[in-house]
Amino acid sequence: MIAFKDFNIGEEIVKALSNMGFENPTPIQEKAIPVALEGRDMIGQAQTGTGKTTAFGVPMIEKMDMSQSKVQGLVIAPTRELAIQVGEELNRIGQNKGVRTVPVYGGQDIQRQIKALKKRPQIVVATPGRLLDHIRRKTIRLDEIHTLVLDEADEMLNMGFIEDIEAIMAEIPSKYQTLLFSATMPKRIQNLAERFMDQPEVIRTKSKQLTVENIEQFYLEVKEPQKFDVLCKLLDIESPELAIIFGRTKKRVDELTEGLLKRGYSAEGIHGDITQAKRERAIKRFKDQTTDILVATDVAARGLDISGVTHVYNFDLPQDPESYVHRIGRTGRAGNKGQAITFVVPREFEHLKNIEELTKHKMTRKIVPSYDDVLEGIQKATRDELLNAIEEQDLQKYKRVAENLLDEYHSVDVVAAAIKLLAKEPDRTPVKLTAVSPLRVKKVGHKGGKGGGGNRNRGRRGRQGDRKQGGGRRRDDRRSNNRGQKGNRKRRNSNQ
Ligand SMILES: Nc1ncnc2c1ncn2[C@@H]1O[C@H](COP(=O)(O)OP(=O)(O)OP(=O)(O)O)[C@@H](O)[C@H]1O
Ligand SMILES: [Mg+2]
Repeated sequence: MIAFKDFNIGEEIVKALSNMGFENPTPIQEKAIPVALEGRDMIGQAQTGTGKTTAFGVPMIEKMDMSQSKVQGLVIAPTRELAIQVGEELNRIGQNKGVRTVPVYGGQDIQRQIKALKKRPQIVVATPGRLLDHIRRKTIRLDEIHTLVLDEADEMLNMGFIEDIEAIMAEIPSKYQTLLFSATMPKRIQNLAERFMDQPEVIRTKSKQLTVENIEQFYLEVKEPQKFDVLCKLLDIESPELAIIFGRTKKRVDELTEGLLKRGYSAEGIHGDITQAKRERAIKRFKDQTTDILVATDVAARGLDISGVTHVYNFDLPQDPESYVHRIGRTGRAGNKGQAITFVVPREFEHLKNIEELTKHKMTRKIVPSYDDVLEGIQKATRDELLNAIEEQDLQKYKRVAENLLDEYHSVDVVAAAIKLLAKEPDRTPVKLTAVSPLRVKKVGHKGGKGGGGNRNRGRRGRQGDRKQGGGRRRDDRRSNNRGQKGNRKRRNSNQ
């Protein structure tokens, strides 16, 4: 087995990785780090939660010239939370070398970011819109960039984002190395990417399946009006440590969160219309397990690395099969186990098939649980709590009362009464969500690459065929790019 010290990288980085608890590289790191160190352009595809951040972080940080005081590395990520998270990880990897990374994203006070950029970090991690804003204000200069990373590259190159990315690339005057990473890389996006890369090495880890084996995948056929009650039943039975529930729209996420709160669950929602401060607070509370359930649109589907997420529920099917891969990948990370449960209304089975075709994995059917199943689940959870107390708590003070009780009553009756009192009865407060119509299957003329899903170009401008060769690095493309970008971005994110 190879160790990080076997790579051609500085001692400070090896030490930092060791501080982070990383001794041996994951398969994608083992393959990608040497190629990226050679300075070649690269497309790296590996399953969710397998360490892609470090796979690009290590070579990038290795190449930072500490005698230089300009931004040398740029990472672009599709969401704000991901930009923050990647920034934190790069700061950890660079901690001993003195490499500083600053995140720059929408929704945060721009003056604060300008101040941070003035302190000359070596690396900037940004969301596209805010980065363009800084470029226009001339509060960031990209003339010394030698490494550009697109994390979640396929998402970044999807139609709503490509013009932003091209506008950013056009701002980098020097020759630079481009690294693209994602757990999914539809063929059409790979082709598109290769056009503005220099003979990229394509690195994939060997797995046949697109999803990791340690995620158990289930589907459940359920009619729209029953979804919420079924979800609550599952939550009661499975009592997840941390769960993420994905809904299709912002309104759906709001309604779901409210419904769960009404029924006594500890839940918080995030989506694109929630203020950034609130979004960050929600993630923080979820990370430190103050909140058990995060309800989210696809804004939380990609890249987020939160340990302790045991369950992912697709309350609504995702629009693209790729999105399914990323959503369920919020669990089962870094070798941990997880469960993914997907609700399908009867008219959506074709989408389920598309997903299975992409992931090369068959989901297991789960039956809607009965009321008795729920009671059993709740009692089991209560039993576990009791066992925990027996093993871990000091019960000395309670033993006298216990002995007295047992002198008078049958032991089974005493324990049964204790369980009854401790067990949370299922909460049946009525909750009604606005119905969401089933996903439509939109036939497209051509099969878009491996996944071949029916509706993958939904709502996006079908313009990629028009793109000129190598257009990404041409300055003269910029104006028109900028003009198009706002409307596009809005369209792309309007549901998230
Ligand atoms: N070499 C390593 N040894 C042990 N743990 C690691 C190693 N590399 C990364 N990890 C851990 O694995 C987890 C997943 O890493 P990361 O977020 O980079 O995955 P990813 O491949 O980018 O996933 P996604 O496709 O969801 O973005 C993190 O918690 C990270 O700390
Ligand atoms: Mg990632």
